[in-house]
Amino acid sequence: GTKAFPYIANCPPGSSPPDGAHAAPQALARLQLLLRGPDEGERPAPDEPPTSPLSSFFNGSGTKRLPQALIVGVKKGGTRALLEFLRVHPDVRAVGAEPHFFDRNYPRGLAWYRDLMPRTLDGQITMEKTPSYFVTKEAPARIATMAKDTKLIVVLGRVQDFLGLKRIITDKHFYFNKTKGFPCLKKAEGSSKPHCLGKTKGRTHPNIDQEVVQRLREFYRPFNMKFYQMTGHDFGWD
Ligand SMILES: Nc1ncnc2c1ncn2[C@@H]1O[C@H](COP(=O)(O)OS(=O)(=O)O)[C@@H](OP(=O)(O)O)[C@H]1O
Repeated sequence: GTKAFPYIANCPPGSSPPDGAHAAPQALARLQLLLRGPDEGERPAPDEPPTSPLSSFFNGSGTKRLPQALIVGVKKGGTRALLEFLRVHPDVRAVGAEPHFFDRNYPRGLAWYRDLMPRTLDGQITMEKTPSYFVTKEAPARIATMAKDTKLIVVLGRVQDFLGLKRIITDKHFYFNKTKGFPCLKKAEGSSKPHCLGKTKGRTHPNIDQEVVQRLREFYRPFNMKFYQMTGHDFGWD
């Protein structure tokens, strides 16, 4: 079947998750984030019909391929940060915007989807991220129809190993930006300039009544336990 593996949120791949507010994709944190606008990387996928595979091949180096790995969620789990950090890897090429193919754009067909992809050379991994796949009932079957061995990433942990990549992206690629309160890239993909994610990331979180926090913890505890059992890993969220 399709491979699925949980991976860590809100910390650069290859580093340990930090303590504190951004340490884990807890249900509670996600609840606080539901009112957010769309991801800054999100823009509508283009409407033009895809070019033929032949013209794509001759127009530039490399070939557009369907993705072998998808970041499917969770929403607000740090999916944008993971993709932006991962695409620093020379063997990863990614779509910038969220294609929303397996939810809203599915009727456009696989040729349309493939045309959104960046060109890759043999051995490079093509990726995209659309966190709403995680909450789309039809998405798993649709992804399996595309390719049963598609790697599905739910943001939780060390992604380079899962993708079979050499551990090239390390702490050395990041610096801590005090204003943003985040690790940011010293150099973005294809650039020599530092890069933090945009202003839609890193909002001030409201203070939530401790009683409400407690109720939410209790509500999610059994789900967290089940998740630890499934993954064989205690994330210590409660
Ligand atoms: N290093 C780094 N850089 C930028 N942003 C970071 C980082 N680490 C964690 N985060 C926090 O991740 C939250 C956004 O998650 P997503 O990108 O998955 O959001 S979305 O569902 O695609 O809209 C968003 O949380 P909020 O700011 O609370 O909304 C980001 O702040």
